[in-house]
Amino acid sequence: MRSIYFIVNPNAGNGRCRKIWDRIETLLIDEQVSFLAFYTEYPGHAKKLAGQIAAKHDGETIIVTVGGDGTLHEVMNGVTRNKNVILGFIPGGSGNDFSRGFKIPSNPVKALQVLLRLIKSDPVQIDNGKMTLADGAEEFFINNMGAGFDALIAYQVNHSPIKAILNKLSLGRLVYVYFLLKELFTFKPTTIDIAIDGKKYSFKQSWFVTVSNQPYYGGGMKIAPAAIPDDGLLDITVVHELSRWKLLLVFISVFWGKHIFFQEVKTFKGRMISIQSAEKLFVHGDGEHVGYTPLKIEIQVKSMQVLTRMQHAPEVNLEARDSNDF
Ligand SMILES: Nc1ncnc2c1ncn2[C@@H]1O[C@H](COP(=O)(O)OP(=O)(O)OP(=O)(O)O)[C@@H](O)[C@H]1O
Repeated sequence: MRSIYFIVNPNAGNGRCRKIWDRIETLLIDEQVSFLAFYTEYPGHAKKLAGQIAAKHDGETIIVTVGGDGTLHEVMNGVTRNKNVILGFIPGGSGNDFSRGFKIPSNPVKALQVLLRLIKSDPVQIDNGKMTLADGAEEFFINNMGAGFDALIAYQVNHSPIKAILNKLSLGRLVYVYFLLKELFTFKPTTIDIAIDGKKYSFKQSWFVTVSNQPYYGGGMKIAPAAIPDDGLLDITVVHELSRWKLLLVFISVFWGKHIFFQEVKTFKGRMISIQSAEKLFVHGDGEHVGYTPLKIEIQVKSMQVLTRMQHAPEVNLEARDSNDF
């Protein structure tokens, strides 16, 4: 019998997650599911809790995150060495890109119903990305990472006192728009050098580079439309040599995944990626600030077990992968 744990971030989704959990907990009791639940009390707590839970068990253990992508990021970073852990997710955050990419209903009650069905079958083995920063620190991502403009905005939003105020008024999204517009006119695009499986590329006037395991990021933007979480490949997107006004156009088109048709947007697939930049750039993993460039990224193929409705990926076409020239 697999043990089931829930790690709940009551503050996720502007505090909405606490109410979501109350509802989920009642349903679990009604369904006579035996489980243990923990509330996170501070940033970083979810990672610690997940690590402690995993260390206690030799057998298969299900850890379900109830929160947003940031909480899930912490949970998966707490269990990267524990192959017996199966991850589940009930969306309770404001972004919830994991549920989009991994075919989990956005409605938390429906997500629970799906989860309770999936628990009875085998989990899906998925890839993840391992980042190694210049000081040797390692951080894993399950959705995506980014360096440059997007990571700067994520950092500013998460460290802004305005966020809490706007969140209380349910206007949390405005804070992204505010910093996007503010930085749009002050951010200095820079040269980014990228190596992908040994091939070197240099992009002048670059805004950002992202590396994705699944298509969605930033709360529904389809940044890497071709990304598949269990194909053994990461999807790289670079935005460079783009005027400030055209960046706004690209930003709008990314919700439909159509940005890839702009000549200033380059896409690749690969396993080992290194990113260096002329200027130090902010770096995020799953929307959480993790440090600065330079860094290396390496895929961890099928290294994580998740409860998801997604279908298995077809075999990887390595020839297509290697014809990345542009
Ligand atoms: N009890 C807590 N109090 C404050 N912050 C917490 C707590 N538990 C976790 N966190 C932090 O909350 C952040 C956001 O969590 P998460 O992404 O899951 O929710 P969210 O609603 O998507 O957040 P955001 O409003 O940033 O989009 C994470 O950085 C996490 O470290």
